[in-house]
Amino acid sequence: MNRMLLNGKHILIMGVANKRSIAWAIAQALHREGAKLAFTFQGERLERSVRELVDEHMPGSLLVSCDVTKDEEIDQVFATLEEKIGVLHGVVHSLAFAKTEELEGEFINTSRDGYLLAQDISAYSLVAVAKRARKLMTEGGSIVTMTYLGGERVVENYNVMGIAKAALDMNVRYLAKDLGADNVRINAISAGPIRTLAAKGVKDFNKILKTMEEKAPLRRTTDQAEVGDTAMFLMSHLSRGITGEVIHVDSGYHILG
Ligand SMILES: CCCCCCc1ccc(Oc2ccc(Oc3cccc(O)n3)cc2)c(O)c1
Repeated sequence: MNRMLLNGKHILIMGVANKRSIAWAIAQALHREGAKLAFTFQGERLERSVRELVDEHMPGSLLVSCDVTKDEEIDQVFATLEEKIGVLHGVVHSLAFAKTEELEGEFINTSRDGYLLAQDISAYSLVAVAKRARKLMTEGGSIVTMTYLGGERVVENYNVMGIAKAALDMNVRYLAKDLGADNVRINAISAGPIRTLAAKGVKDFNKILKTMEEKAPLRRTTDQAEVGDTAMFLMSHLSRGITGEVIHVDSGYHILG
């Protein structure tokens, strides 16, 4: 049996919606390497599908509901983790939201409340989660979040979510500075477009998939499993010298003008 890289590590996964979620692929990769997982999901609507997935593949895992726009719910998640698990070694933050009507057309038409909502859920929530996670990461730790190229360059229709991802990427760098002294690392994975439930919210998503197959250096789209493997690397000892970084898992697409 090859030595597993995450034996005995307790890791929280935030953002599983269904079996196509990037968060689910990450959970599978971490579980394969021996990690003990806990999950948060948002809203009763998703509870059943997340519980079915978890009970089938990782029975006994802790499952907690969490709406990241509510500090008291984030507090409750970490109070539960402290009581049930004690020490935390990792957090996967794989959640975001923007109103669909603001993920198409001209960015200039973004509403104030739509802009703030995207920032709140997709960017600020990482700060709120990191603040609470640090307290349980008494043996050091690793935090991973999901970002996208549209936060570095203009990608048609990505609009207000691009602004949120730009903020998320800078959150990673400023948080890396604060958390390094506690031996807590924080990094982002910038994944190429993947057909998930969330991707349905972005107009002309299929067009960009086709462009990737034609133009990306590796001439193919990105899949959840390769993102899962990179997240496992970032959770493990192998990435001990990496923090404040954005790793592109996108077939090299981001290098193109
Ligand atoms: C035009 C850009 C095509 C590539 C987009 C790749 C991508 C796909 C999905 C991504 O994640 C979300 C998450 C929530 C989100 O907001 C949504 C999703 C579904 C419904 C809804 O009302 N909002 C939009 C994208 C993401 O950040 C990036």
